[in-house]
Amino acid sequence: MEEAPISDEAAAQVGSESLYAIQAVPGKGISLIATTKILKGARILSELPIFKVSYAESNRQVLANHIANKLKDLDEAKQRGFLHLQNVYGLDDGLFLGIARSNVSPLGPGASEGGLFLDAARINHSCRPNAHKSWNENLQRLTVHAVRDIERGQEITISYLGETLSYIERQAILKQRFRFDCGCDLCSATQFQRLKSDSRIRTIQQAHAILIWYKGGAFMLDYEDALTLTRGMLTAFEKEGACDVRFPSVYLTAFQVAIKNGDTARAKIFVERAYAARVLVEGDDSPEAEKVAALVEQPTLHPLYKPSDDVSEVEIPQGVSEAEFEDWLWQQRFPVSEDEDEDEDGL
Ligand SMILES: C[S@@+](CC[C@H](N)C(=O)[O-])C[C@H]1O[C@@H](n2cnc3c(N)ncnc32)[C@H](O)[C@@H]1O
Repeated sequence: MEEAPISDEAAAQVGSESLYAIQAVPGKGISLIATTKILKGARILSELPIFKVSYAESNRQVLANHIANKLKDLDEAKQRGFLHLQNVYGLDDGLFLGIARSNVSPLGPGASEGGLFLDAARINHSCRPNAHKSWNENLQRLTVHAVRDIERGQEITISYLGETLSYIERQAILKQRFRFDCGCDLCSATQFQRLKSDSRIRTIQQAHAILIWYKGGAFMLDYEDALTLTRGMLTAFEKEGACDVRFPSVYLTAFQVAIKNGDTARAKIFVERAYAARVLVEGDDSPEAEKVAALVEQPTLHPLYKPSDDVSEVEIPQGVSEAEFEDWLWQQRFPVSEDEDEDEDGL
């Protein structure tokens, strides 16, 4: 499926102050609720941290003192905002540390620092979220974008999990790290639907692991098989309704597979899709979007690029149907069969 670029209407919502209200939601504490229809791709919020903390500091007393000092410098409204946040860790390490541990967000994947964001801290989790949060190093702000249209009155949700996990794995991590039992629409589906979802998730996990080895140089697949596996991941994500940051990542993987094989024609198409999907979930000012934009300009700059005589003359087919084009793009050897479970659960 090709990602549509962000619409003009969604872009017009960027920077708007009035897209959400902070309200109580039964059984989930306080949450962000859309006050207007929010279009896919719109920036819902862009927030500065009230303070940052280093993950390298393991001494709890030092951390608690650090937070106390930061709080002293804040105005009264922010201090009150902080003290009203949820504390799921109790008072063993003191109130300040309990609140900070419950609400600090990492400043990027694998970051050594986290930040406390008063509004974003109120966004609840869903395993099938309608929004995506990311730290924008260029802006020094946390941004949240709608990954699907969100109706007025609907709760805005993000995923607290950085990877694609099965039901049991998700529940275990959410319980351990955030102390709640997830009852999102994916987790409260029927057991039959959950088993189907878990089976798709296993497919995604296995494909992801194999493709990491493949990109690292293990010769366990040929080019066509690697593309077929990547397309399988994309299809499984679509069936899971996972239209978040995993989409640009899969298109970037498809790009890497194509460029590793010297197939610049397909690589160019995949990287354009990766860019459009990345802009949708993070905006065109995110560092990751800028990195992908550079590859759109010059795909062969990627370190995996290997020129190849076999594919250097590949021609992009013209005047074919969308399905034929997709089969050409993914080098599909066999027609993709209609999946029998397509309309059953919509999860
Ligand atoms: C960062 S806070 C989110 C805001 C929080 N609801 C509040 O009242 O401040 C994370 C906490 O919110 C609650 N929460 C988030 N997502 C939830 C969900 N899907 N189901 C139930 N509780 C949830 C849990 O208590 C979790 O530890």
